[in-house]
Amino acid sequence: MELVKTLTNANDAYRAGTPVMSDAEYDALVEELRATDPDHPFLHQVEPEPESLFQGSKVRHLTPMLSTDKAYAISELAAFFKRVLDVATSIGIGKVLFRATPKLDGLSGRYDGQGHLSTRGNGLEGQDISNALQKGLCLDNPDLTADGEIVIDQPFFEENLQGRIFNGRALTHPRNFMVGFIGADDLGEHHRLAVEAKAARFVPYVALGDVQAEADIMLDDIEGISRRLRDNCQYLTDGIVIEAMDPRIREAMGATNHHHRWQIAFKTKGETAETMVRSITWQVGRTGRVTPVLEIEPVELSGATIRRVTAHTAAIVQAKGIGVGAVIKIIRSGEVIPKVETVLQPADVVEVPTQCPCCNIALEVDGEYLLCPGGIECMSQSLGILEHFCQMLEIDGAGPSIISNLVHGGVETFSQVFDLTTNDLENMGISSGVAKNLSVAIQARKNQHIDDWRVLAAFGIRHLGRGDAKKLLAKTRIGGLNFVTEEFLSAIDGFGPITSPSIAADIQRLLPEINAVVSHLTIRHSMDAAPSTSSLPLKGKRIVFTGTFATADRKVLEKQAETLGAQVQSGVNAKTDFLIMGDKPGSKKVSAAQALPVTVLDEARYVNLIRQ
Ligand SMILES: NC(=O)c1ccc[n+]([C@@H]2O[C@H](COP(=O)([O-])OP(=O)(O)OC[C@H]3O[C@@H](n4cnc5c(N)ncnc54)[C@H](O)[C@@H]3O)[C@@H](O)[C@H]2O)c1
Ligand SMILES: [Zn+2]
Repeated sequence: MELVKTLTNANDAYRAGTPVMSDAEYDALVEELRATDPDHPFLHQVEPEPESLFQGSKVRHLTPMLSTDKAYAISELAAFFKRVLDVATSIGIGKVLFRATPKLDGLSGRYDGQGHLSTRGNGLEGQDISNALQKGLCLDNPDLTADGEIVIDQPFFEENLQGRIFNGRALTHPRNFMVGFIGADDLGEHHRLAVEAKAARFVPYVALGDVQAEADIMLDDIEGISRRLRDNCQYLTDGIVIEAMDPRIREAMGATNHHHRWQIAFKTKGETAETMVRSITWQVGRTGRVTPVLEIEPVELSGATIRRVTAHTAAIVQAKGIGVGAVIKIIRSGEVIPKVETVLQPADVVEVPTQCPCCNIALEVDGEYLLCPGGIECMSQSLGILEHFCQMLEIDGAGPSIISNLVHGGVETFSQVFDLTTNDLENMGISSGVAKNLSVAIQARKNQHIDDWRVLAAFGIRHLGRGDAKKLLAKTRIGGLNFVTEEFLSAIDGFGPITSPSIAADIQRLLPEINAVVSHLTIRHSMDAAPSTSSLPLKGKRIVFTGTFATADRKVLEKQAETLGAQVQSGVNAKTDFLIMGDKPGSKKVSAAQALPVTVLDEARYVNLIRQ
């Protein structure tokens, strides 16, 4: 049968991380099969992974790993609740609690609590993928035996991976990325980025945030529950899962070959509509990404009039021929923002900007995206950048509309914020009361202590969030950032070889601004707050360096040693604690050290010492 063949092929491609159609299209075909041939075996099996999709050996599951039954309409959900409640009544249970969790859109897996992870496979037999744990897949509960989903942190994916091109292919979907991760013999750069950020994870379903309630309460507020679960979940979802909690009910209801009868997935079917593109607006976001928003002939969709949809990236606009006059099909699922599903008729002319629509600077191509390199000097970016800055510095009252006044009033650098007087603020169109309060808040910010990591994280440097800023400033004072090199960073636990170069380069580029801001503030230094031996491994030690070094220039190492608490000497004497020996060491220093009780360390041992 043609339909089943299409479904089988689509399923194989999907499991391999290279889908040939959207989930909505696939689900529609499944429903078509259900309508025409409800007993077809395809509908009554766990849709299998292709044989030997991954390298691992086969694992027989002790209990089957099943899929879920699906409900798209409230009436279908109500029928599920009724089935469960009828069974409950028949076994003498009155009050029945249900648990709703976000339905993670990743790769299902089973973890045995002892280091072994396997895929769902065909439900009865999966594949051993334990090596994913060695590759850096994070496991929150290593002792827990659990079924769960292999996923990637969604904000991380969007920020760092989505739309980028690796090995000639653009990354589009988190799920496909994780299939690639599990299947990779050697991790690619994009995989390692995820590992460094601890963003690739196995998440047990039992550990998910949930809502527990009785059937009628769930039914009454199912949209709200769905929204809350989705909003509080940091992974991509494709619906929610609802299940009866009582083990006696579970036992009484049992399972089919495909799903547990006591569990159901509630998905909202995407509603679609056809329309035409009137024009394209290119929007510049906080990170400088320039994305196409299509102004369309207004259409009704799920009870709302839609006038604009996103086309995501410049590459999509070009590949699909989106331009004025193109006929498109748009989709809106749940409360998600509508997007382009397919292009029915491409436009005659397809144009992509070469200059930033905001600041006119030449755009750069970053994978599938266009990027404005203007930073804080580009007004569209400066709004978001300055808002983040003021938030991190906890300057009260600097909300979006005030920030807009500042930017339009000529604030172009971070440090300018601290020179603003009430008068200046009023001249920017801020009402006098608000201006006065803000000026008081700025003064207070200068005089009250602020943690150094907050200040550093305020600059919005890519890959340098709060956590990493804390780690960095446990190793150096904020005033000593001038010698933070790639080597310095990668010696700190938590900084990897991929992100360190760009963090170091951005710190150096922003250094004058960082120093200018710091000069206005009363900084609380992390190194002073926690003068533990771990953050100052060289505290009180006298050190001499000799020779040339592989990790960094000797001058850099000397500066680094000072920030780690050492006193760097130019020659060896009776007070010297360590002589650090690089390549071609000075013979005088070496013999002097040997004659005295000085510990001589080679570069590798020294790096080890300061890493602790
Ligand atoms: N685009 C395509 O070509 C294509 C092809 C095949 C399948 N698909 C998609 O896959 C679906 C069917 O495949 P499936 O059975 O693997 O997935 P599913 O969408 O039917 O979901 C069932 C799975 O969800 C997992 N799950 C996620 N969150 C959960 C939670 N909170 N609690 C319990 N379980 C949870 C479980 O592992 C379970 O096996 C289709 O509906 C379709 O959307 C798409
Ligand atoms: Zn710009």
